Amino acid sequence: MHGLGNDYVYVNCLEQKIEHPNELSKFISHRHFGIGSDGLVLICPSDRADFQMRMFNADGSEGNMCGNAIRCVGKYVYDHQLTQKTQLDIDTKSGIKHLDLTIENKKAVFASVDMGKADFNSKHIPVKTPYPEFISQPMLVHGEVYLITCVSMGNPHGVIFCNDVDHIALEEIGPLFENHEKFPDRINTEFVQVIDKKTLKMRVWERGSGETFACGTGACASVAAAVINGYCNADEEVTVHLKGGDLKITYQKDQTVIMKGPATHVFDGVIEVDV
Ligand SMILES: N[C@H](CCC[C@H](N)C(=O)O)C(=O)O
Repeated sequence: MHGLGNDYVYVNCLEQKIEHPNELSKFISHRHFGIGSDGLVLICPSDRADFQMRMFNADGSEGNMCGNAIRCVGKYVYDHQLTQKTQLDIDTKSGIKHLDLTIENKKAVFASVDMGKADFNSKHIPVKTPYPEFISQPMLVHGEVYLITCVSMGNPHGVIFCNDVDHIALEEIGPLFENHEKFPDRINTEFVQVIDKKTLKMRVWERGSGETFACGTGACASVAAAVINGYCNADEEVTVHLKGGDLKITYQKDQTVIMKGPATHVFDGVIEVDV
């Protein structure tokens, strides 16, 4: 399944356990020697929510939260009749998230997700700085000064506003930010062009997966950063244009972020691997 082209292989782990998910993700994500995906998502039982989601990037690293994947988890459990509920709580490494599914022809096609609060506290991101927050701060990367706003959506993000997002050399500078010594846990980096007060255009270099067609937590981080930097308004829905399509994001005055977007099935299969 995918969320706007941010594709993962989803494994139903309600009755089976994957022993080496990090290794499995590296293997199946490979576009030529595996299935080809941005990573792996496990749908597991939970004793504190309806289900648990664990997500792994293409490099095998485990992420704390994935916005596009959680919409697809909701789709999976509804479409496979593992639940009849259209309001679901999904446990993640960054806490329990609440989903509202939209059903069409007995299939979940869209979800609104309470993504929790955007967190600008430097220690929680984390970003190495003496400042309590890292908002529109300069970083010298590859000979150029970038103003970056760091925010956590349960996973770390660095948001950089620019004039022409289409011509950013993402392959070149994405890894330099991802692996910069300022970010002890690495970082997802979003380059954002402000179209108007209710419209952003975003590209992303994801920690552990590289450039993806969309990033749900990244879109949330971008709108939160846009509000903090005065480009957008709190409590107003912002359309975020991504390579794979649009997400609708609202950053509320209490810093809670609501994300709305599609979830799309591609194919079902059986994976037999010796990992
Ligand atoms: N690469 C991210 C996880 C996936 C996030 C993204 N695909 C989303 O939709 O939020 C990380 O390591 O924090």
